[in-house]
Amino acid sequence: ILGGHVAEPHLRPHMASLQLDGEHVCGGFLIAEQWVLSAAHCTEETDGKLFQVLLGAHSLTEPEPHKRLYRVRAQIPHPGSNIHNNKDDLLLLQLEEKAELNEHVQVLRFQREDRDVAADTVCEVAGWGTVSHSGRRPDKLYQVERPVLSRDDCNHRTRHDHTITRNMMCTDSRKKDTCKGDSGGPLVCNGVAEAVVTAGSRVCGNYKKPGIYTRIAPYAAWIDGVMASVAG
Ligand SMILES: CC(C)CC(=O)Nc1cccc(-c2cccc(CN)c2)c1
Repeated sequence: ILGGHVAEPHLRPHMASLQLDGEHVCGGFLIAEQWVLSAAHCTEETDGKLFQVLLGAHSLTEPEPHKRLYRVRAQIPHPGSNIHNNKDDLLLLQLEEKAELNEHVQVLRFQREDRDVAADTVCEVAGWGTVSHSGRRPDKLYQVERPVLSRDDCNHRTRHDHTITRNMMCTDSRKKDTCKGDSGGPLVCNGVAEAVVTAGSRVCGNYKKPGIYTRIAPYAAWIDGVMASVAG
């Protein structure tokens, strides 16, 4: 997160850190007791290995009550996701067991009505992604508030040049933006997860390249289908 600040501890009990060998790779969030939603492109450099999911954390390293690392039983990328574009950039992770819910570990509901969030709505995004242009990785969860940018503005040829589909949305990226390691985290507007951070052009904090997110509502049926199909 660039240009943000350290989050209030444990105000986002739905936040997950997707880790490989103890290292934070991407964000995610709890959508059901045994399911985490994240971004498919986070598996790009995992060489087929399964993530471990850290729940209930504020600091990635310090001992905290209710902080727990869960093994993953299954990782299901959206069938339309691929490494060449940001389309269908969603990943479902089934935990080995149901997460123990408490004040630090909670499910976050996601938007099921397929209607655009109005431009200029101020939403918030949090993550353990890099907090400086030099790529400094934080120990604590950071957050930043960002206004929604209309799809027409985001699709301007000097910005994302008509690559933003109706399954995506954008936020202004002037100075304050998501960055490497924030992918997979939720964009929360009025307390509801509207979208999931995607890497887009993989530049951060440049107002010419607004932050891009995968809207969740268009995928509600896919999410429900996967959760219903994979034996609990
Ligand atoms: C395996 C993955 C971690 C690879 C990856 O995602 N790399 C990467 C590199 C630079 C910027 C970003 C990035 C992420 C989220 C938002 C943005 C821009 N707002 C950039 C992402």
